[in-house]
Amino acid sequence: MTLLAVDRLTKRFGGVLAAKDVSFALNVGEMLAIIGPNGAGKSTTFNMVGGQLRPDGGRVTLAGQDVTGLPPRQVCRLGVGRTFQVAQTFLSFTVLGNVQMALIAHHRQTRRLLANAAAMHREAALALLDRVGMAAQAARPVGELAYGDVKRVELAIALAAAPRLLLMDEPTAGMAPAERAALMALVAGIARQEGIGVLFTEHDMDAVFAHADRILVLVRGEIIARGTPEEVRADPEVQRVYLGHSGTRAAARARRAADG
Ligand SMILES: Nc1ncnc2c1ncn2[C@@H]1O[C@H](COP(=O)(O)OP(=O)(O)OP(=O)(O)O)[C@@H](O)[C@H]1O
Repeated sequence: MTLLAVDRLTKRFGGVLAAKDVSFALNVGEMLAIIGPNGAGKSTTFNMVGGQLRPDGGRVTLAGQDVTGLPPRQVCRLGVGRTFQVAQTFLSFTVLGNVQMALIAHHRQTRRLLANAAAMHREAALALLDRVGMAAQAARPVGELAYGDVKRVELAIALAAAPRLLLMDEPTAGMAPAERAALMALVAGIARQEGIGVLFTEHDMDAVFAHADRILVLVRGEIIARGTPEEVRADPEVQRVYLGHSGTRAAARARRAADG
């Protein structure tokens, strides 16, 4: 079932055509990666879906509803969550406190905050932390955590808004390889089990080829290829302009890992 439909999205910055007639669909529970060289238009496309950028042309439809050009807050209310390259957490708060704050914000209860913030949504927050493997660290300040664990908390915060679609901009940036694989496996499991669609950009080809259901390849604002990891890897044009040898190796590694 189609969750997100992007139809001929176009964005120009002065003389630069950052996105040109970008069209794709994303299904419920699907992991869809957008890859491409620096400056290809990945962030621009992302920001047009999330509402941070207003497109010059084209349309974004979420579960049948036209959300083109709506401000980010409204897009978020309609079920689009987002994690950013730089983790957005309150470092002095505990892990649990951060997720409780996200739940309080989602339920628009900030006015009740002073009275009983510590008790609000405690069980739901713990359940979300359990989901991302962070329940045992609930009482620790986020500022003390390893970077990979901060990313898990960030994922729990995004899930607190009960998104239908999750936008993840380079989710594994700055992480060690083993942490990257674990985070992507976690995200993929949650997406499939809970029917959340995930649109992500990623420079780490191991993460992309191991966990994306489908891949879009963007070059100079245009989609030059799309398909399953196997199809994209085998595409000679993609090999030529983007993946080269490193992509072939990453795809082979991912295939070996998937085969066990
Ligand atoms: N706010 C802006 N003003 C002017 N030009 C911009 C702006 N944002 C992006 N661009 C230009 O649009 C093009 C696409 O940029 P974009 O950031 O979307 O690429 P990207 O694929 O996300 O790159 P990266 O992998 O480096 O993050 C680039 O040429 C970039 O310089």
